[in-house]
Amino acid sequence: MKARTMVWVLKFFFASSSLPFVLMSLFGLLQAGLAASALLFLQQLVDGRSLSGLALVWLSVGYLLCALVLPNAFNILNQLFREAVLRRSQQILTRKLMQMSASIGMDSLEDAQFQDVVSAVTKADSSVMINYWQCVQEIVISLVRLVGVAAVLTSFYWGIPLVVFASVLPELWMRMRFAKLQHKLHLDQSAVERRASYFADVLTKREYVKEIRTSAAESFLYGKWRSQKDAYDRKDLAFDRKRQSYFGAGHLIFLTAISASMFFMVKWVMGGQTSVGALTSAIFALNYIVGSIGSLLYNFGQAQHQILLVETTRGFLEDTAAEQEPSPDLHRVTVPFDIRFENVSYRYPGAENFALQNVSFTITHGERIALVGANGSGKSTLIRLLLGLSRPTSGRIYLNEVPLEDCSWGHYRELVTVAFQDFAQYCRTVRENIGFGDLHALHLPHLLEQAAVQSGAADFIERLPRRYDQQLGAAFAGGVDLSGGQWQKTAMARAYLRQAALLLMDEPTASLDPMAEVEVYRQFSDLAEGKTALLVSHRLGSATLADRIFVLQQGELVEAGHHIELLRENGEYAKLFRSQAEWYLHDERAEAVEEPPVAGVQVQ
Ligand SMILES: Nc1ncnc2c1ncn2[C@@H]1O[C@H](COP(=O)(O)OP(=O)(O)OP(=O)(O)O)[C@@H](O)[C@H]1O
Repeated sequence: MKARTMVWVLKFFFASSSLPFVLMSLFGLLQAGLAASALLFLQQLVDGRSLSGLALVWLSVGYLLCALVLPNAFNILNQLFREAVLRRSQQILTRKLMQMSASIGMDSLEDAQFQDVVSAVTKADSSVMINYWQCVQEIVISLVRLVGVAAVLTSFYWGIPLVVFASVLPELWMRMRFAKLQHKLHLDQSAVERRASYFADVLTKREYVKEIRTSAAESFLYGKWRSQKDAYDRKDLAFDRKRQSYFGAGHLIFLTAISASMFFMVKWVMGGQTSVGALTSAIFALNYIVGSIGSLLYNFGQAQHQILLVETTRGFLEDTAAEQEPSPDLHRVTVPFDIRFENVSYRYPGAENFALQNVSFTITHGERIALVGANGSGKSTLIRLLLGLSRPTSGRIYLNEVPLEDCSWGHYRELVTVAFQDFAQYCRTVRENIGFGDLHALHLPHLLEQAAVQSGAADFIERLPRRYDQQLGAAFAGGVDLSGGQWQKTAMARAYLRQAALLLMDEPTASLDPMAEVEVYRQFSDLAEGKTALLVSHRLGSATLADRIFVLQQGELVEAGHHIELLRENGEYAKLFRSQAEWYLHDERAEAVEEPPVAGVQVQ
């Protein structure tokens, strides 16, 4: 598993930035062989009283090059190429993550556990991979350096390297163990951290500020943020304390072994068993060993932790890619197409109840359907399934008798246009806000203007200082914010821009004034001519425009038929319609208001 991940990392770097990656690794490794050569130069220098002056100069130059100049030069080059690899690979990984998020199923996106993994992966990003690779490189450098230095040391004192290496094992084991624990903590903490940053967002973002100020909820929310942050920090600090105390104990064993080795080496020189040059060289060797083992231990622990993060990233990218693997022979939907729901049920991930239950119907091409029902009855869920954003938990949706999941999404989405209840407000120009509905029309002003006229947005756009080039939203300098209704009209224009065969409207008039609302329904009726249209609305007056009305109640389709038929049936729809109609038509207070006298006006 680990070897597979290591190969995956290697492939990733080769694919993203091969030359800088090779150079970075090369300059890293070149540093490794220099330590042993420096020790040999040093021993020759100290014991070289009988050598000529020129030989001594060459030995000094050799020592300086191997101990100081080259290691620093290689290190600088290594860091330089590391930065290049990091930037390039970061860009590629972020692009992959963005592509995944843009195409992944809505069910996965809304799953809290999936969100935690995304948050952990995004936080880890490609610096984790480069850090992991840097750790592997440092481990190799430390090992090569240790082998070289140990070989030199063994030639003077053969038993010492064995004792020193044995004393390192307890700390090495502890670092491996804590790396696994740290990874587990990182994943556990991801959920807590996400909750804390949610409260931080609520406290700082513009869209919440109005409500929070008026309800004086700041201190309550701040308290919530504090408690999440405290919980996060407490766990992190407790882990760190435990880790440091274990590492400290392990390191003590190592330092005791080094001190004992020094004691015996000095004793052997005093007894005349080895030369002063050998002792000097051995002291430097021990110094290298302490540094290399410290680096080995640190990087080993880090690599263990990093590789688990890299595995999470690899698993996320590979599994999600497999989930999205397009089937080679997907069906292309052709217009006209009928829609058939066959016993469709749907339950949101993690939810206990079904949002839709055994819903069956057929809509023939060109029909206009109004979808009505109380809040939470499943209207938006039905639209979501029809768009293929989620798959039914059971049952099937057919387009011209072909299951929706077997249809080419790329082609199907060209045939559908939708105005969502919770539409997006892009902090971009008016042109882009409308043009995102159909990118082919982004630079065709007459089509953008036509869509704006149809949605009723054209009037206020003409009054904006820069018309269609006006930046919208208050997030960036020069942006103009719109009223709720104006944003909604812009979103409707976006939906109207695409000349689609299936028109889906999920409560398109919730923020509109009464005149604009009537105009939208009139336009909708015209635009839906020759297309299949599905309109979700709580304004039952609009349902009278439809060929058929579907009534949903607690996720079930309880009635379907024309307005007149349903009134005659006197069921759920009739009840809803009459209660709304009564409100408008039989308001006694309105009837009591008399026509006001028009003072001072004479009719000629
Ligand atoms: N993302 C979600 N995750 C879990 N449950 C959800 C989600 N969205 C909706 N639901 C649940 O599914 C049920 C149907 O919701 P849906 O949004 O389809 O209703 P609706 O008829 O469109 O309501 P409204 O008229 O209020 O817009 C509700 O009980 C709701 O709580």
